[in-house]
Amino acid sequence: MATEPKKIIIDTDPGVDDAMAILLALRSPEVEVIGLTTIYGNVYTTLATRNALHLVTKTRFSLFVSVVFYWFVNLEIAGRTDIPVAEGSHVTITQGTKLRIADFVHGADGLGNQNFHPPKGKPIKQSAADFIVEQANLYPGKITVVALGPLTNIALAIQQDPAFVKNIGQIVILGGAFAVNGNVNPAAEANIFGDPDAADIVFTCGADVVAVGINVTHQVVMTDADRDKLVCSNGKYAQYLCKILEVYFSYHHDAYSTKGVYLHDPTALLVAVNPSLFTYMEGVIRVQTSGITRGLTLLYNKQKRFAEITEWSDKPSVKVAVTVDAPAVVKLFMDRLMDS
Ligand SMILES: O=c1[nH]cnc2c1ncn2[C@@H]1O[C@H](CO)[C@@H](O)[C@H]1O
Repeated sequence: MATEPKKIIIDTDPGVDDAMAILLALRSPEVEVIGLTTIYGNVYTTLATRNALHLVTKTRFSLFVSVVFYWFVNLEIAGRTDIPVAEGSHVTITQGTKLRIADFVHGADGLGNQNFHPPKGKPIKQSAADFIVEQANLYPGKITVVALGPLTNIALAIQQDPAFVKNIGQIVILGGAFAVNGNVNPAAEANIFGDPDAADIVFTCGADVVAVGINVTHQVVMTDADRDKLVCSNGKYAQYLCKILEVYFSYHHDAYSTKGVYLHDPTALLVAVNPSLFTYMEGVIRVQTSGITRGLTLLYNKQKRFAEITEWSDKPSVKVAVTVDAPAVVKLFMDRLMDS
């Protein structure tokens, strides 16, 4: 008997690699995207919502213009108006308004400075946290949240509903830098740095949590040659991605001197699609919430019993990805987008 696709909610701050992950999810029969929730990070939340709607729906044009220009401007990205988009928090869990926005990685519009037309769709009335809580209640144990940005919405869901931790199936987190340098500064990875207090709440909440840090995603590189292959393919999503990739590629060339880009968000998405592409270890993660190492993720691997009670004692364990079959991840990503 065919297994039912896993229901996933993607919490996202699109974002070029978010766009990659969302389109990959839509091409993955193992999962069913039941909603997108938005958050600040790569862009502010308002723009994240607009970009999420742009990715799943159509742009605002008259039928006539759409028909005439369809092939030139590729108006329709996914045409999935059935997927609800719920807008998330505009501030951190501590009501902080000084947000770190990574537009220099993704372009001012978050999607490679393409300045797409406004999307036709509208977000639903529910907030991101309300939507996540509602779905977890509707399908206890069956929903996976794939969190691709700062963790504010997920922390709000935890605070809002005492049953959420029990009801949510799994939370896959793209975030953290486990025993390696961060990408905001030597201590912190961008998503955790975005809301360290929220991250600490989520990592210690007791749900089934899997963290995929940049120690893993930095092994997964889409090369310039891969990009050329996408350009040459007829895949609809491949063609779309090639349009938005330029800024992301040039940022990586400048910042890392790599001949390619890191596939952060698509890699994390694939934990929900095919967890066997990774190996994991278990331990307790705490997040530094102040000082010069704010946003640092520190995993206690339980190999030593400390004499004293520590801030890690009696906290629930989570899974952390430690290795990845990087060639298989890149191949799956390429194949599914070229065949779209
Ligand atoms: O150098 C960077 N600074 C800030 N954000 C980044 C950088 N590189 C990638 N990302 C974004 O943050 C997440 C991974 O940490 C990814 O979602 C990526 O889009």
